[in-house]
Amino acid sequence: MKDIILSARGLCKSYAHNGGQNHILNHIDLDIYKGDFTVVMGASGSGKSTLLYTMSGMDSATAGKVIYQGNTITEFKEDKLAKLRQGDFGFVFQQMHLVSNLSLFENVAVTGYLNKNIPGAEVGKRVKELLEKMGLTPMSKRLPSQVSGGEQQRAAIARAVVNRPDLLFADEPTGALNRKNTIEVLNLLTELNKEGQSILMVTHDMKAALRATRLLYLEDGKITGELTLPPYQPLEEKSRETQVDAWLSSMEW
Ligand SMILES: Nc1ncnc2c1ncn2[C@@H]1O[C@H](COP(=O)(O)OP(=O)(O)OP(=O)(O)O)[C@@H](O)[C@H]1O
Repeated sequence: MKDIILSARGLCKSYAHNGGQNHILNHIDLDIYKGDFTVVMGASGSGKSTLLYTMSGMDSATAGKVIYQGNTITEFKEDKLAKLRQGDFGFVFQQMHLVSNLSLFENVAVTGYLNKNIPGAEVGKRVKELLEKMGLTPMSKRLPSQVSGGEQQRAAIARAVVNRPDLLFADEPTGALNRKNTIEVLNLLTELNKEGQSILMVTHDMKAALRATRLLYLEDGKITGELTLPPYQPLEEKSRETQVDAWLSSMEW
């Protein structure tokens, strides 16, 4: 039995629309498990990003709650949420949002230095190790504009995990990348997950979805489907693709 890392109960998110309410998340009950690479799929506009932001405390819920380590974080004030997002959660987005006048090393290190619980020397050590693991050591002194999109995204992932978050949230992390860079980034996320990093990612990229150990389908504000998979193995990509494709067809994706 896996440990639950994050839960949603009766989670709702609505936006005012044409004088009425547009219900994007409609009483969602969902548990995210430790060690899983959970991927949420669904049609464009189905609310995947909304689910990720509401569950991570980046955005408020209209109703319902999100529970992390026994605490209802949907009731947290902004300063407490900020601490959570800085220390316990990591974030990767489609756009890397690296600081343009800082080197890759500095971009990753800043997040570590902001975390008062990690001594400075330890931050430097971690950043070096992470950049090495991500194949970025030779360009660690370069500015983001001096490296490829894939290298920028790998640096952004290093930044997201430097504080060793309990859960890494990823919103279309390969959305702005070409095929080669997409595979590099997916390999990195898969490796992190195999080392124990729990990941919650939303995507509409089938290649990205193949990396999941648990696939969820979001439709009409609800989780309407679920598929559990063993950890990704490159040699099994074809059969995995057939399985995920059949599942997505059954969801009328
Ligand atoms: N701030 C907002 N105000 C009003 N409506 C919003 C707001 N943010 C999102 N929406 C609407 O909520 C719905 C869900 O958006 P969301 O970005 O979560 O979908 P998605 O499944 O991630 O889409 P995509 O795959 O295209 O990125 C969309 O119809 C969107 O227009």
